[in-house]
Amino acid sequence: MIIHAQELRKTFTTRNRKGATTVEAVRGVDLDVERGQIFGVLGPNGAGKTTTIRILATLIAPDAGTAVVAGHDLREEPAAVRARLGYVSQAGGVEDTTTARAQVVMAARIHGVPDPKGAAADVLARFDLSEVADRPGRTLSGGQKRRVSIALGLVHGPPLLFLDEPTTGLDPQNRANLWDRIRELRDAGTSVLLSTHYLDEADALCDRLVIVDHGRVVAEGTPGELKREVSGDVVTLRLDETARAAETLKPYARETRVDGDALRVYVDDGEHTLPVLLRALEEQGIGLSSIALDRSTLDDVFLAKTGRSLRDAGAAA
Ligand SMILES: Nc1ncnc2c1ncn2[C@@H]1O[C@H](COP(=O)(O)OP(=O)(O)OP(=O)(O)O)[C@@H](O)[C@H]1O
Repeated sequence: MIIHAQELRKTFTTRNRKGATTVEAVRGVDLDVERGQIFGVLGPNGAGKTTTIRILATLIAPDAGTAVVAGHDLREEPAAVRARLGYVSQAGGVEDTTTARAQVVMAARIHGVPDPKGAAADVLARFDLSEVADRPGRTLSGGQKRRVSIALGLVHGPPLLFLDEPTTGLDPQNRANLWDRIRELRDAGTSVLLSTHYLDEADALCDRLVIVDHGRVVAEGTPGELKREVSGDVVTLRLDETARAAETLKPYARETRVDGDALRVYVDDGEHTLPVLLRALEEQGIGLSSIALDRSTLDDVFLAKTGRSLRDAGAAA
C-alpha cells in the first residue's frame, strides 16, 4: 500500500468584513492506494480533491485523521514523505522566462539528485521535450507546458506522483498523449494518484478510483466494479417474438423490459452474459434481427450515490 489514509478532515475559515465563513473541504476521507496503480479521485469542482491531494503531499496539515504515505507517517515524518513524492499542481509551476531545461535542472538540484543535468535530460527526453527544452517556458504550447510541469515533479525519480487535474484545458490529442505517458509511468513502477472531474478520464485511465462529493468518498472501486454495482449493463434485442424471448431470458437477467419493439435485458456483466442469452434464444428457435450492449457510466454511479448528475454538479459549482 503506497497510501493508507483514514478519516482526513480539513475545514477552511476565511474572514472578511462581514465575518467568518467556514468551508468543510474534506469531511472524513479514507483512501487506500496500492503500489503500481493509477488511482483516481473523481468529483465535481469544489468536492475537495485538491485539498485531499495537498494534505497527502504534506502541503497543508489536516485538522484530523492519519495517513501513511510511501511508508512514512504524514504527521511524524513529513520530510521523509516529501522526499518520496512528486507533486504537480493544477497551475503547473512552469516559469515563463527560464528555459524548460534550466527549470528541470534546478528542480533536480533542489532534490539533491546526484547528476542534475543528466537526470533533467533523461526526464525531458521521456516526455518528448528534448527539442523544445532550450526555449523559455512562455514559448511552449499548452501540452508541452503540461509535460514540463510533470517533468519537474518527476526528475528526482519519486515512487509516488500526485497529479492535480493533469489534463484540464488540453485538446483531445494532447490529452490522449498524456494518458499514454501516465500509463507508461505506471508500467515502469511509479504509483500515480490523480484528481479529475472528467468521467471518461477516470474510466479510461484509472485502475481504481474514489468518487468524492462535498468532501466525502461516496464510492470506491475499479471503474468496471463501480459501474456494475449501480446498474450493470443493458442488452437491447430486436426479435420476432418479444414476449416469448422475455420469458426465455428471465432466468439470466436482473430484469427484462419490453420497450416498444425492443426487449431490454438488464444484466450484471454483459460481456459474459451475452453469449448465454444468444444460446438460450437459439435453443428456443427465436429469430434475432439486432442486438446492442450498453454499459452504465460513472455518471450513473454518481447519480445513484448523490441524487445528482456529475455533469450538473460540476456545472453548478
Ligand atoms: N485555502 C482555502 N481557503 C478557503 N477555502 C478553501 C481553500 N482551499 C479550498 N477551499 C474550499 O474548499 C472546498 C474544496 O476545494 P478543493 O479545491 O479541494 O476542491 P476540488 O475538488 O479540488 O475543486 P476543483 O476541481 O475546482 O479544483 C471549496 O469549497 C473551496 O472553495
